[in-house]
Amino acid sequence: YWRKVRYWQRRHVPCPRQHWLWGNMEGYKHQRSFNDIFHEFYKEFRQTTLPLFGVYIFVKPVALITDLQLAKRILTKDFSYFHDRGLYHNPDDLTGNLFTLDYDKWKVFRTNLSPSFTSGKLKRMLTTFITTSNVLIEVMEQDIMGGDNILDIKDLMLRYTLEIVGACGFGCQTHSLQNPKDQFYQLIQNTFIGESNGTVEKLLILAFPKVARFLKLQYLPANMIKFYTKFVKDLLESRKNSKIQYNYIIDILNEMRIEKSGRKLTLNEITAQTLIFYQAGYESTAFTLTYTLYELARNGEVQKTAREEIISVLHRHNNQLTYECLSEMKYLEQVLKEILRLYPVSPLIIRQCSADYPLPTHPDIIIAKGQMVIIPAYSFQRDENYFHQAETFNPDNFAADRSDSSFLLSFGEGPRNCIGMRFAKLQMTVGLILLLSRFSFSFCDKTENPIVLTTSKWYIFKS
Ligand code: HEM
Repeated sequence: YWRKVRYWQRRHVPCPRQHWLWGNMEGYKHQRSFNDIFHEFYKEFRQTTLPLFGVYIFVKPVALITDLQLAKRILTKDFSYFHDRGLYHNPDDLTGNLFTLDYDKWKVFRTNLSPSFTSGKLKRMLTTFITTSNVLIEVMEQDIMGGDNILDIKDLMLRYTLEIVGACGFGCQTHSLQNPKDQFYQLIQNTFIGESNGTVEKLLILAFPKVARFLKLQYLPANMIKFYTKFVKDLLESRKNSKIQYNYIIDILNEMRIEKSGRKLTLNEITAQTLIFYQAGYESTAFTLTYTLYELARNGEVQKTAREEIISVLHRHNNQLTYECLSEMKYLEQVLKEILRLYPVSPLIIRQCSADYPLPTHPDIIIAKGQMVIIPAYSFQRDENYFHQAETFNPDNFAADRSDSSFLLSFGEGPRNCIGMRFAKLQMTVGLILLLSRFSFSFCDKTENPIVLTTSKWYIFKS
């Protein structure tokens, strides 16, 4: 015990004072999120001479990176040391997926699934994005006509992105957009990595995956596992009796064979891999869209400029929303980047070190094999050293003349970055173009201002 809890002190790496059991996670039991806790420490320790500092999750020593160059190096150039996240996964409970799996298995899936997100594939998805966005607009118009001009944007965005992931990833419709009580929509909520677990369970899942597995912690609700497995099984069954040649993510997985053994994937493996696309894909995009509409409602001038650009670009393209005209929406792109900077839905990027790694600038300090490393994307992106008035929403941070000095870690970086990044960007751009050309957004009495980010989420944060 004493060796463990003196880990950083013995290496002369700065670290905050810790509690004998909670380590530096005491705030967590007071409903502060991981990100809140680490952000406070980041502000305290970023000026030290080392490019990192240490924290303890319970008794587990974890390295927090404070130097942007080192962070980028870990994610890209020195990826061979940091290809895993070291997160909980278990073949039996749908948790062995692209996000959680370790290198050897991850690589096979990443190689097979990456072609689903090429420019050609995305271009073909444009029609689905537009059709679904038009359904969203119809639903919003109906809601407005039946009520008092007040819309629950977060709920609408969640239903919208859920529908899009289903349509583009699996060629299926959940009808959650038209029906907020849809069973799929109700069950899928709060299922991302340990979201449905209690405080201590969440910490165990994150910091001690082996213990969590040994204790057989229920990671996803049992009714959710049962429902979702049946959903995938039925979808695959319906394909068998169809003459249509499908080529969605689920079909690629269904045809995939594991190298060497040549065996096909089990239903469990297919189910787990498809589930992560819902888990990682729909809330992240929905919250980013929600934050965008929130900031646009708060900053009327920015909303006006974005709308004017949309109208003028569409006008140049005969009012047709084509793939080509999207790249002309320069200001809208700046707005989205600025939202991703201020509100990175995955504020912490996690890696596990797979072999002893001497720091390039301080070779006497070693990140040890098995060590968890956290790159605080949120803290970097709100650091005055990198962005002027870093807490303020300002799309000019990403204006063409400044883009050389700006950076974004909101989708991670390197070979293990977000596989859905281009999909998400395209979907959000299309959604915003159609929403802003149809509606004007402003606050109602119920809008939280300033926005309060909830602390109950440990990974994705939301208001
Ligand atoms: C605004 C939207 C999104 C944001 C901000 C976001 C952010 C992220 C981040 C930060 C990571 C970890 C990257 C790293 O560790 O370097 C990640 C991974 C991942 N994301 Fe996204 N994401 C978004 C949308 C999506 C969508 C739409 C999908 C699927 C269609 C998706 C699927 C995934 C998957 C499967 C991974 C794991 C990749 C791997 O380990 O190989 N994400 N995402």
